[in-house]
Amino acid sequence: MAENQSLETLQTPGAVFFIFGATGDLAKRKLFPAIYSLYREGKLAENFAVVGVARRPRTQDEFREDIFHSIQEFCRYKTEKNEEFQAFAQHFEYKSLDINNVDGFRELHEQTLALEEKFHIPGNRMFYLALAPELFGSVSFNLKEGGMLDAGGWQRLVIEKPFGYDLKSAEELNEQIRQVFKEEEIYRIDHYLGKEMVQNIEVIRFANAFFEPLWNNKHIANIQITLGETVGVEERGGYYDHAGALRDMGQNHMLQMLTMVAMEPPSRLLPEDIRDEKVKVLRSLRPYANGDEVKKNVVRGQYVQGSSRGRDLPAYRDEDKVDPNSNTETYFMARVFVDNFRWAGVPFYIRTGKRLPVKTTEIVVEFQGMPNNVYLGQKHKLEPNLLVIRVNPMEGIYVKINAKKPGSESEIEPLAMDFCQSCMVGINSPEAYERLLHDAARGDSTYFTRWDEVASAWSFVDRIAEAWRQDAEGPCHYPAGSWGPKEADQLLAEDGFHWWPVNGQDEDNVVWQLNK
Ligand SMILES: NC(=O)C1=CN([C@@H]2O[C@H](COP(=O)(O)OP(=O)(O)OC[C@H]3O[C@@H](n4cnc5c(N)ncnc54)[C@H](OP(=O)(O)O)[C@@H]3O)[C@@H](O)[C@H]2O)C=CC1
Ligand SMILES: O=C1O[C@H](COP(=O)(O)O)[C@@H](O)[C@H](O)[C@H]1O
Repeated sequence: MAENQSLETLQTPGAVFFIFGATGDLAKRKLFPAIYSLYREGKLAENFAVVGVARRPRTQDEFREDIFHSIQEFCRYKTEKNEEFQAFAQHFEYKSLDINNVDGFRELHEQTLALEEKFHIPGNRMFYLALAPELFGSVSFNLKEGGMLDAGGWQRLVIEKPFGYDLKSAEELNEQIRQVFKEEEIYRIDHYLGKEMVQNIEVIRFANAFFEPLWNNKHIANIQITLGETVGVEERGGYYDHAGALRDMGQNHMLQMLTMVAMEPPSRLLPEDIRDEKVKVLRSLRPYANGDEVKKNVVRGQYVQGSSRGRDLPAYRDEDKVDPNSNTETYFMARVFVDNFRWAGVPFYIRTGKRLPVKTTEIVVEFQGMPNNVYLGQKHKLEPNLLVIRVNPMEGIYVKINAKKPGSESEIEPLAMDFCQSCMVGINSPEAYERLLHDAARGDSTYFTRWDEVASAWSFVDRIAEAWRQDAEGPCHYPAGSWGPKEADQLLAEDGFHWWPVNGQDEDNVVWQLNK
């Protein structure tokens, strides 16, 4: 490593990156743009190659044209068809094959050897599976059968979520993959772990003397994690109707954020130390004992026709490739308890949904009231202190405190101390996929989920899914463009709490909006 290079800017070693599913949505919107950003920032070694793999026929020129359009549309760096882009595109090749056909892999092997020779790549190979999970086992098997493995360098398998459909299918999948790859060669992506502010949770907690002493059930009243989306299911109705919000977001992104908030400080910042602490949280989640417990603590919803910002929005059941009688949840909210010394009795409220009013991911830590409120009887009720971590799309943190209203004799009002990171860094903050591809290529598995984390998360989620399967009532309905079923608000009200308003999209109004 060069002296002035930090780990963050360290170049990846020379390698071939295989994108299985290269004609798909994820590759187009996230992966190719991420590779281009890494290239532009000098984080990719010069001796790299990318091989796109899918069934559709493509000439090399057509494939490079696809890459160009994907970057133009979705990358934070813009490009033109100039010399610089041509030089980049020369590193890309395409291979049409069916994952289930081993002969295609043998041809891929020949193509790879030629590429490695051309770019002087020392046999390092990263296989990114941007595919439906049903194909993960076949790819692993055929990579081995087709002679693609043990090429003299390292080999890594990067797998998209969802990892399975439930614990049982995840175990089967894991077994298939583990016949070919070792656990330390498997990088299970949860792109929320690649987000700047999710990684920042760790720093906010463990690098600030005034948060960590308060980070427990003696001082925290509840924690609210919201992941709201304005989009519906778009073109992914076929997949989503089978998965639903619980499997699509709950089992992975929501529980991963919860682990980052709730974990104990690791003694060292090594990948396994952090992952050990995270899995302890997942194992401490209080399982819902039966269907009644699920009903008491979990709300599921599905959007019906509604509107947002003057635009009429269709019902979920009328979306493309969705069963018109579907009972799939597009929203879920749960009251979760982490049964350990630190968190006993503190409810974590987690919610996510499609077609909510704003696109936002926020974590709100609500602190308990003052032990002896000397301001009782004053005109204004003391508001609880809040620490809010804004993950997405605005990034930052704010702290809400009580202060004397300027100029008044005794009036107290809440005041927000706001740090808006995205206002400062703007669009140049790296995308989650950039960080994660960079990490995987450098062999850093910290922000990837280990098998025991995945399994524990499924164990927790399976009980909810099973209770829903047996419950004929189906999901509550909420109008598209609203904040979800009112039952979710009632659940907090039972505990004497309410949802804190999340930051809107109004960027001009972010800093002091709590005071309005
Ligand atoms: N899209 C997103 O925003 C996100 C996606 N994911 C996950 O990423 C994965 C991919 O998703 P997405 O890109 O949306 O899916 P798409 O359906 O858009 O793409 C699937 C890809 O798989 C290829 N494919 C399908 N069957 C075969 C086969 N038998 N042999 C070779 N290639 C095949 C398709 O190409 P062809 O038809 O040419 O063969 C296509 O390139 C999924 O696991 C999904 O859950 C996770 C988070 C977000
Ligand atoms: O994994 C997924 O995440 C996206 C939301 O990701 P974000 O980074 O845009 O917040 C979600 O739309 C999709 O359904 C899900 O599969």
